[in-house]
Amino acid sequence: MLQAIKYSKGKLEILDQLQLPFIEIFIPIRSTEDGWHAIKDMKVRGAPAIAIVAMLALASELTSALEGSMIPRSAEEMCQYISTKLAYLVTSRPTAVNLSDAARKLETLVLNRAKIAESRGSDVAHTFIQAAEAMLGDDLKDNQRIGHNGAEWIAKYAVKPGHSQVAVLTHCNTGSLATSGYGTALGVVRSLAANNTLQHAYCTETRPYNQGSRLTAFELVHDGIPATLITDSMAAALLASAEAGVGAIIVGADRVAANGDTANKIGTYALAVLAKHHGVKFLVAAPRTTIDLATKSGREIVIEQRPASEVTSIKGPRSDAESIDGASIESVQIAAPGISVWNPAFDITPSALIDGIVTEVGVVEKGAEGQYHLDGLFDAPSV
Ligand SMILES: CSC[C@H]1O[C@H](OP(=O)(O)O)[C@H](O)[C@@H]1O
Repeated sequence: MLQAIKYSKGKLEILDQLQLPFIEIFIPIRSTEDGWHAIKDMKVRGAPAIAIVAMLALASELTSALEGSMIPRSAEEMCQYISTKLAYLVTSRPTAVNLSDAARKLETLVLNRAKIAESRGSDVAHTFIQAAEAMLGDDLKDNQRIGHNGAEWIAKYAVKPGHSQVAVLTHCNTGSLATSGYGTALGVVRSLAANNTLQHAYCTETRPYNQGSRLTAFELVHDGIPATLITDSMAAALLASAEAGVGAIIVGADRVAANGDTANKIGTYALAVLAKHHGVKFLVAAPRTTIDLATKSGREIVIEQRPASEVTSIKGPRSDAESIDGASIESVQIAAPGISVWNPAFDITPSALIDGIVTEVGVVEKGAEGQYHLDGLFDAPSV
């Protein structure tokens, strides 16, 4: 399985996703500063992956400090050290809730550990490291369950009568390159393919970072899943095409508000409007770590604004390059110099346009009154 994150006993490496799909290179993350910059620069991206890399970056830093016995000796001082580092890490990208959710949970864990009599700084550090390491396996299990639950729902509600397969469209990258493995929305595509329910997968290029053409296409080709890349502007024509027969759109999420409004990659809202117009099911796939009950609606979600250069330039290997390496990758300008640019990384899809929210504990649909009730998800035991 494709991996964006490699970690073993305090040694963290990430696949530099700015180089994909042309160059597969893992780079070391040795500190929280390395982690912050890798997330900010989107060398690693994807709501779950961001949280995991941030926590493991701090775990790696603590592991090195423990080996060098360079850590605060008292439990209280260690808690303060960890809290300061977590507060720094969460400033890297604001929209995805997974990072701040993980920071809050692990900070609570270490504060509780420090309350045990005779605790030392090293005891608190080990507690943090173990919890951070557990995130990798937990996320993978969640994704496999999301895949199963989403594929089951699509087979039941999006496959036309008399058919056994369905074509689906996905946006951005929500696969192994956005998580610890398998993926969320792309995990559902993987499960549909494994169940022989997938007729065809369509992926949008997802301008301007091109998560679709660079990352999702890379994953679908890697897995041998029948897939076609379209530009973002082709989505309406695709949904209007009886030949394509798209029956469902499945996307990921960066933050799902308590009422089901969802922040996701820019362009998601447009796809939800198209789905409603064409009578196509629209699903959001996300682990419960992406659901933020403290945020009441999409209006409260901060949307990250990214640099203009991501819109006005594009990177790739030179067409005359005999071999593809770092030297052959060039950036070219594709917009008129002097034009101003608006580059929000995400948009908000109102819950009214979402037919279901696929999680590791099941698919939530709106109640009879047309509202989502997501708090019940947290009473459910993790299956
Ligand atoms: C399972 S990834 C969720 C989410 O993250 C992506 O954003 P980015 O590539 O900017 O980190 C995209 O919105 C995915 O749907």
